[in-house]
Amino acid sequence: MADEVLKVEGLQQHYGGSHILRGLDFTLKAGEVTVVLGRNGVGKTTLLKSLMGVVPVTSGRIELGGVDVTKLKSHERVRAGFGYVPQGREIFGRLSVMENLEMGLASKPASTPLPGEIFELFPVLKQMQGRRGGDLSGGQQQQLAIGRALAAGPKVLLLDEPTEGIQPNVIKDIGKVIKHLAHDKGLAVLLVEQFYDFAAELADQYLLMQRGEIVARGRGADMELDGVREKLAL
Ligand SMILES: Nc1ncnc2c1ncn2[C@@H]1O[C@H](COP(=O)(O)OP(=O)(O)OP(=O)(O)O)[C@@H](O)[C@H]1O
Repeated sequence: MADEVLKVEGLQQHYGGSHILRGLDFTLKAGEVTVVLGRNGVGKTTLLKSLMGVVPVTSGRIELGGVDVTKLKSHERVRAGFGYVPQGREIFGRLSVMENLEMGLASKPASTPLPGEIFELFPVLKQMQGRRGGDLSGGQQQQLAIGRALAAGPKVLLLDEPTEGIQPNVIKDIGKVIKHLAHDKGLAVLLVEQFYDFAAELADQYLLMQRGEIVARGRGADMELDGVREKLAL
């Protein structure tokens, strides 16, 4: 289907002798938020790292916008349309807010401007553009990490636990931005999330992982009916 931006087939990953991802198949559609749920250690972060080329996969195929990116380097995947917000944010503490955002343009030709939209979404980043990344609060750093991931104009945005260690009011703002990016801007969003209520509020599609496999999936609106909350607690 034309609106399937990301197609993942038979994805397997090992860390040494440990088999972490055990044959994942899923697709992401433009304009939708897909939430990946699962307990600690099931392989959610490894999935995002595998999509980004941060860790090598053992087998399987990753197709982004019709292009096979499985063998590409991370910066080439950014060029192909991935934006990545890693767990823990990974802000450069000694660089300014502006310099952190410009890091998101590394895969683009020199002098490519930052999309003005970043400052519309996160006005606080404009106010604080000269400040050091390390001086920002956790919530502001998360907004900076999302802004940096948007700098190169991604088609698919990967977010790894953006609510971790963040104040409830900022969590709300981040939720609104994620919805807006998918529903109004047409991005395909893949959100790894531990916090069930936040995930359920945002999900158009959900994928539930256990031990490196997708054990349940469906529409976000059916999460409660499908008993995802209970399955997560198992
Ligand atoms: N660099 C690594 N080397 C070896 N094993 C690893 C490495 N990183 C993760 N693992 C193992 O891979 C498994 C999956 O880890 P992963 O971080 O992907 O889980 P997760 O679902 O994202 O959990 P969390 O929510 O805690 O981040 C775990 O058993 C973990 O111990």
